[in-house]
Amino acid sequence: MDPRPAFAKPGSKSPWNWVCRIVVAVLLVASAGVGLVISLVPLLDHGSTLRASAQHEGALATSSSGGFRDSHRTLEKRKLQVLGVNADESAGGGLLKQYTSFAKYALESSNSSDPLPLPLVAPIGERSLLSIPLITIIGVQKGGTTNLRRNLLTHPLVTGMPNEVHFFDQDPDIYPKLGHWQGDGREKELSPGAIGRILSEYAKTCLEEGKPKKKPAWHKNVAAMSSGVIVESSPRYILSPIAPYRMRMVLPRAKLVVVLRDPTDRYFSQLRMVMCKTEPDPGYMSLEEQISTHFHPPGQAKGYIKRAEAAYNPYGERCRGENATSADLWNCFKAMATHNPLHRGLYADQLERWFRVYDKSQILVIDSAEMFVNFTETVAVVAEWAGLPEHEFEYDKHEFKGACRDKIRYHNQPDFFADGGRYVGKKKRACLLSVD
Ligand SMILES: Nc1ncnc2c1ncn2[C@@H]1O[C@H](COP(=O)(O)OS(=O)(=O)O)[C@@H](OP(=O)(O)O)[C@H]1O
Repeated sequence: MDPRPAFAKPGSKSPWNWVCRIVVAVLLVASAGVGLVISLVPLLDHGSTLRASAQHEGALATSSSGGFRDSHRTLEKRKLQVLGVNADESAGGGLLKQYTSFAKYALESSNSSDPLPLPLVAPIGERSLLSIPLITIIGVQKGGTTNLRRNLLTHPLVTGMPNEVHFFDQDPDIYPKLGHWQGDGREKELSPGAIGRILSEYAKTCLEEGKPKKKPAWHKNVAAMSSGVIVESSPRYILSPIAPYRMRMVLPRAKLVVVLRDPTDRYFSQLRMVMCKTEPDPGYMSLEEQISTHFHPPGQAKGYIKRAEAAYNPYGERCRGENATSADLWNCFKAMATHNPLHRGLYADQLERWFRVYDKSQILVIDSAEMFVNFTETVAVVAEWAGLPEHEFEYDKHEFKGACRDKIRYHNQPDFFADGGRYVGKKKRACLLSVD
């Protein structure tokens, strides 16, 4: 029996043979080393990868080029993959689906009673894929809406439109000029093409330039639109007689959130907001004029309410949409301007208008007093109601600066806020609903 190993061929002891063996051994060791290094790189370099990614995000937040959007989209995809979601197949955790146009989505939406994913579309004339909101916070002003929106944005799948785009309560030219606008079925007359064009404009509001100081945050949001689920907050919508009809025409499946605040607290919060402004809006009245025109002077709540009732009848048929033209609804909106702080607190007529147009299951009403006490729980309720995947919200105080009680500039009425922020009239702690 040959005692040599089977692989050894006769004559294998030649010097060349040994040289070959050594070369092969060196190559094997070297390739194993390279393999090991390759597999360790992500671990060894994790810190610097994170740093680079953070720098990248920082750069993205300040850049505004198209390339920036694309790279942010890649980042967002990675974020979704970390969450175990394949961004290509089910963008936005399955809540979004790519369509070739908003008109296609409108057609599918009108032919189906099933829940549909939101459309992800490149609006007319744009390259970026954008969507329409999953959640729209429609009011009320000073209800804590900014903070609610801000906290919803901390959900990993959520991104925001610029705050307060007010698409449905202004710029009447975007909408078709219907003679009558009852909102009771007229919306069905709009073709999918017409709806698609309006939705395209609506989605484009995500791309609007913000005020310079807000630009980075806005652009970050804009870039994330491609894979995120959008939350819009425009607290004036609830007040607008025309907004529910317009919105229903193009967003029959909308999910609307209303945060109601004690009307008196809301009123004084608005008054404080005006008083704390350092500069009046350009082309608008002075702060003093605004305060004396829109709010009731101390001790004159009764006259103020009477005048407001005369100027606007919130329960009148016309302002509720019955047999109203779009011009009627627009005029009702304008009539509210003078006594706006009072009208904003008359919630019943506002809600009634929205409930005439949308099913109650589509409107979530929240009590802000409850929200202020249990903030994260409330945010989680809103997220769950809207169908977002579960997420543990941590309170983000970013936007909550509190009332500007210390900064009030309205010196002509030093007693206005003597009592911890509430207006003090002739009677101690007089408030709008109990005075006189
Ligand atoms: N967590 C929490 N706790 C208590 N109060 C809170 C909270 N978050 C927001 N707020 C109060 O909400 C008011 C601002 O509401 P909005 O963001 O809706 O205002 S706005 O319509 O956007 O101008 C404003 O009310 P006032 O302070 O009374 O003016 C905020 O202080």
